[in-house]
Amino acid sequence: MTALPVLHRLLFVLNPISGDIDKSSLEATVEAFCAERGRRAEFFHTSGEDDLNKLRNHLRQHQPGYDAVFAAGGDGTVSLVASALVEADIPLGILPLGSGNGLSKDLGIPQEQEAALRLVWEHQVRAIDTLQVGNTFCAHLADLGFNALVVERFCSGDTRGPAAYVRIAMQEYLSYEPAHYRIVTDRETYEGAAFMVTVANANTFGSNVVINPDSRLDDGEFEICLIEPFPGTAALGILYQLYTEDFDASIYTKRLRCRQATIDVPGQRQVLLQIDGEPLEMPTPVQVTIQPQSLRVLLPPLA
Ligand SMILES: Nc1ncnc2c1ncn2[C@@H]1O[C@H](COP(=O)(O)OP(=O)(O)OP(=O)(O)O)[C@@H](O)[C@H]1O
Repeated sequence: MTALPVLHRLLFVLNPISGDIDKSSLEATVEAFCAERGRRAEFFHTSGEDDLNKLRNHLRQHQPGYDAVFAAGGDGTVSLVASALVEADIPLGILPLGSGNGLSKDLGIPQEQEAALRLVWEHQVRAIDTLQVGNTFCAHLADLGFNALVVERFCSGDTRGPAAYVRIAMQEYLSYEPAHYRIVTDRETYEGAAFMVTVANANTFGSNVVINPDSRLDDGEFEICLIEPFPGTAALGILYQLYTEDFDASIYTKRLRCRQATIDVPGQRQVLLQIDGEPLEMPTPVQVTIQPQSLRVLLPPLA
C-alpha cells in the first residue's frame, strides 16, 4: 500500500438508476462535502448507452486530469469506470449505490454513503488485479452457465433485489440443462458438464455469498469455480445457498487457480456470459487473462 497525494480534483460518475436508489440530492451532497474540504467535485451522468466511450472521451478532453474518479452506482457502474481508469491510470473510488455492490464489499469499502465519501480525504491506495474475459474488461466476477442465464433474465425483467434472483433461479432451474465445458488453464485441464462456471477475481458473489474464500484481489491469479451438476433432491438447498448465503461448503464445487485460461463449450459457437453483472454473448472459446495490479483503488486507511 502506498500513500496518495491530496486529491484535489474529483470526478463522480453517477448512475441514476442503480439499486433503485433515489439520487436526486446526491450531487448537491457530494459537492458540499468536497467543497468543505477544499476539493472540487465534477460529475458525469451515465445514460445506459455507449457510456464507456463517452467516459473515455470525457477523460481525454479534461486534461490535466482528475486526481481520482468515483463510481457512484452498483457493480456495472464500478466496472464501467474501472475499465476507463485502467487505461488512464487514475485511482478509482467507489460510492456503493447498487443492488449488490460486490466489489466494494470485497474491498472493505464502507457501504454507508457518508463513510464512503470520507475516502476523498482519508484513504490508502491499493493496486488490484483485473481480468480480460474475451474482449471485455472484468473487475470482479464473470460467469457462464446457470447464473449467466439468471442475470440475463433479471436484467430484462423489471423487478430488482435478491428475492427476484431467487425467484428467477427457481423458475429457470426446472428447464435448465448443464452444458459441457473444456477448460484449459496454464496448470490443468477440466472437461465435463458444469451447472455454472464462475471466473472470480474476488471472494464474494452477488450479495455476500462467499464463493471463493481463498482468493486475493492482488495475487496475480484468478480462480475458476465450477459447480458440477447435482441431483434434483439437492437443488432447493443449493439454489437457496447460492443466492443468499455461504456456498463454499458444497460438495459440488471445484476450483482451478490460474493466470490464464481458455473456456470452450464444444459444439457452441456463441455462449452467454455475465460480466460484472451485465449479460452478453461472446464467441467461443473464451480466453481469460489476468492483468496483475492494473487498477489503483481508494480504500479506508489502515487503522
Ligand atoms: N441513465 C440510465 N438509464 C438507464 N439505464 C442506465 C443508465 N445509466 C446506466 N444504466 C444501466 O445501469 C446498469 C448498471 O447498473 P449497476 O450495476 O451500476 O446497478 P445495479 O444493477 O442496481 O447494482 P449491482 O450491479 O451492484 O447489483 C447498466 O446496465 C447500464 O447500462
